Amino acid sequence: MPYEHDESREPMGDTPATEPESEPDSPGVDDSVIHTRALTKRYRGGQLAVDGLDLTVPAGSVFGFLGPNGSGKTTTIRMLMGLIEPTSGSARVLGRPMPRSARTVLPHVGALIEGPALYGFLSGRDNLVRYDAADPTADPRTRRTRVAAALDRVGLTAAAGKKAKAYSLGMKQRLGLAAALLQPRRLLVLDEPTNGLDPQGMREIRSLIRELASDGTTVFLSSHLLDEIEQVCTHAAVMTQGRLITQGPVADLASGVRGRLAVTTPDTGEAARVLKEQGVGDVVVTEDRVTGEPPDRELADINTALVTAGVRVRGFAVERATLEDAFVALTGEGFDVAG
Ligand SMILES: Nc1ncnc2c1ncn2[C@@H]1O[C@H](COP(=O)(O)OP(=O)(O)OP(=O)(O)O)[C@@H](O)[C@H]1O
Repeated sequence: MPYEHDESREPMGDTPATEPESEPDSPGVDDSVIHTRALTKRYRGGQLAVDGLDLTVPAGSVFGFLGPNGSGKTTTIRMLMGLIEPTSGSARVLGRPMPRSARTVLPHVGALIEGPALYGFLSGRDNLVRYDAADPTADPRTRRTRVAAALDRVGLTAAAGKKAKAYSLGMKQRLGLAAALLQPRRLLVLDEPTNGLDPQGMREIRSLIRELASDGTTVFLSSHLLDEIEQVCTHAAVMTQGRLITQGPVADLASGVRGRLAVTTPDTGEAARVLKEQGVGDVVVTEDRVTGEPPDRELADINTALVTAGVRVRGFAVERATLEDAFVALTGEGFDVAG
C-alpha cells in the first residue's frame, strides 16, 4: 500500500525547546500509555483514513486494534509513531504529544510495522547487531550480550547464524520482534504481527506476545482477525471505515450483546423451520445443531414451540457472545476481512 512518506522510521519534527529532553511521563492520571483525541488523517488524495479517533490504551494491557483491511489501523499506528502528521486532533504516547516528542518517546517504544526491514545476506544475529549499532544510546561493549538475550527471548538462538533470507516468514517476524526488544521497552507496537504466517507461526507469535506482556510491557497490536484478539488481548478497540465503534476490556465488549441461540437436535430441518417461525434470525444448520439470532422475547416459549412440534431437543442454550457477535450487533454488518 503506498504511503505519503518513505519507509524511514526517523521521527518527524524536532523536539522544541519547550519540551524538555527528560524521561517521558509515567502514564499519567488516567493511566493510559496511548491517548488520542479526535485524531484524524485525510490523505492528499482526499481519502479520510482515520476520522475523529478517541483511543485510550491502559498501561499494562495487551490492546488489540481490530478492524477489517483498510479501516485505518496502519494509518493510526503511523501517526502514533510520529511517522506521519495527523490532519487534525492529537495523540499522546507515554504521556507526551506526538509527533512533537518523538525523539523522547520512541526510545521507550519497540515497534514492528509492516514487517521488519532485514538484510537477507546477513545472519539473524548480524541483523540485530546492525540494529543495535544504529541506536546511539546502546553501549557497544554490551552489544553481543544484548543481541544474544534478544535472540533467546524470541527462540532464535539456534538459527542465529543462518542468513535472514533463509528464514521462514515466522522467523523473520520473530527477528523483527527481537530487534524491538534489544532495549527494555514500556510499549510495544505491532502492526499485524501474524499477517501471512501459517497456523504454527501464528501460535508462536501469539504465545510470544503473551509472554512479553506478562512482564508488564504494554502491547498494542493491530489485527484483522477477531479470534486472534480474543485469544491474546485484554482490551480491544474496533475500527470500521476510519471510525472507532467500541473499545474496552475484551470481556466487556461482548457482554452487552446476546450470543446465538443454539439448539442441539437430530431433527434439524424441523427445528430450523420452527425457529424461523418463532422469529429467530440468521438460522444456520450444522450436523446436529441449529443456531440463530434470538428474538427479543421469552426464550422458554421458543423451546415449548420446538417440543410441541415434535422436535427432540437435546440442548437449548444461548451461547456466550463473541467479539464477532458484538461487531455484527454494532455495525449491522458481517466482519468482512477482505474489506
Ligand atoms: N498514502 C496513502 N494515500 C492515500 N490513501 C491511503 C494511503 N494509505 C492508506 N490509504 C487509505 O486509507 C484507508 C486506511 O488505510 P490503512 O492502511 O490505514 O488501513 P488498515 O486498517 O491498516 O488496513 P490494512 O490492514 O489493509 O493495511 C484505506 O482506504 C487506504 O486505501
